[in-house]
Amino acid sequence: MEHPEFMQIRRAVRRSLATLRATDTGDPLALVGLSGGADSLALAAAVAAEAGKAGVRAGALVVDHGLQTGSDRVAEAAAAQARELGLAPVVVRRVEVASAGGPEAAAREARYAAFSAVATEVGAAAVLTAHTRDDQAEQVLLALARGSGTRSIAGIPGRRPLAAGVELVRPLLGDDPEISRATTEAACAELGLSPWHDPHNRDTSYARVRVRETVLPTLADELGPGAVAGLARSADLAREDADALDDWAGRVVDVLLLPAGADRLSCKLQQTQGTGDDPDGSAAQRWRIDAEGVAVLGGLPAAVRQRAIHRLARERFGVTLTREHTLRIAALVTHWAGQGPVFVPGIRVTRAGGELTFEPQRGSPRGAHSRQAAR
Ligand SMILES: Nc1ncnc2c1ncn2[C@@H]1O[C@H](COP(=O)(O)OP(=O)(O)OP(=O)(O)O)[C@@H](O)[C@H]1O
Repeated sequence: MEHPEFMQIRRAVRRSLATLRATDTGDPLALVGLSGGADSLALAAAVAAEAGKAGVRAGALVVDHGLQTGSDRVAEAAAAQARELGLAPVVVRRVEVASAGGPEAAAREARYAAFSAVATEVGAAAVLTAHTRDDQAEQVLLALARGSGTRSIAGIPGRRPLAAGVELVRPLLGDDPEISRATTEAACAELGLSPWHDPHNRDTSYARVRVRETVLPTLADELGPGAVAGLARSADLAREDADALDDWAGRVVDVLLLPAGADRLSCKLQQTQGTGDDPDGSAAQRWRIDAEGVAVLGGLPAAVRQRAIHRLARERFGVTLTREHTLRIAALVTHWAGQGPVFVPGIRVTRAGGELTFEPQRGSPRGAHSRQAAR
């Protein structure tokens, strides 16, 4: 019997599995992140069908967020489907979802922490999730509507490191832009699989659901069916740009962080003893960028300068700057005119005599402005 949609998914999975490398202990183990919905169920079936030929061991991981009554039964039913497909090991992990930051973001954070912990425990090389082109388009549209920069418009990456020796891989976001939610639903129907329908996916109090149910269908009606794929392609292009800018900023930071005297440009970020105590109780360490370093930062394109400042704060102080704070520090670099210090949670930045000094703020919370968990 022909299963065109399932075959399309299998092809994408085959390409992804071929990229997993064997480990010291033999064939790599890939865990499918299985919610029981159509996307991840179709992915699980395709992985089960392709793993043997690809020299990959394939298991599944079901996270029970415990947010609704009966969530344990939903998780067990998904696990049973994974076992029926022949996946092993099949792990069900119950997580505690923090109440802060909205249920969606908190559940995501707990889910990715569980992906990372379980993959490490069982020695998996990869966790595979079933994000589709539609998830990508939703993400891009929401980012554009929020006024986000290139990194957010880049949407959901096809792969990224998850934990030491573990990658997060999204086979359905690969080179084939045509794998949509409709493809995974059709594949489940072809195979006679019964996906679980998450009631949250229809709850229109979530902006994401309104984008899915109303905005994207309207866009496709008005601009043609290629509009959704177009959004997903824009994400890929934005990701290339964002990666290039991040790489550039990373090189700048590496130069700034070179020990004094070791760099030809001599734009150094020097570590000096400060006056107060830092929040950990150890002696405070101030970081000083000399005038030449400030000039280098000032001469960069704004997008690279902002990224470099963001990175310095994260690497040196464990503080994730908001955009507003990043821009305030960038303003000190570029059009300083006797402005006072910039206070951001965790750091105080001053400019004097052309030099910038970063100093930890006593007792202030670190990373108070944590970003939402990486996708
Ligand atoms: N409870 C779960 N247990 C295991 N894997 C899951 C679970 N929920 C989601 N996933 C995996 O993550 C993929 C995306 O899920 P979903 O679209 O619900 O998440 P999202 O919040 O939109 O995206 P993200 O996970 O990137 O935040 C699913 O296709 C599945 O592979």
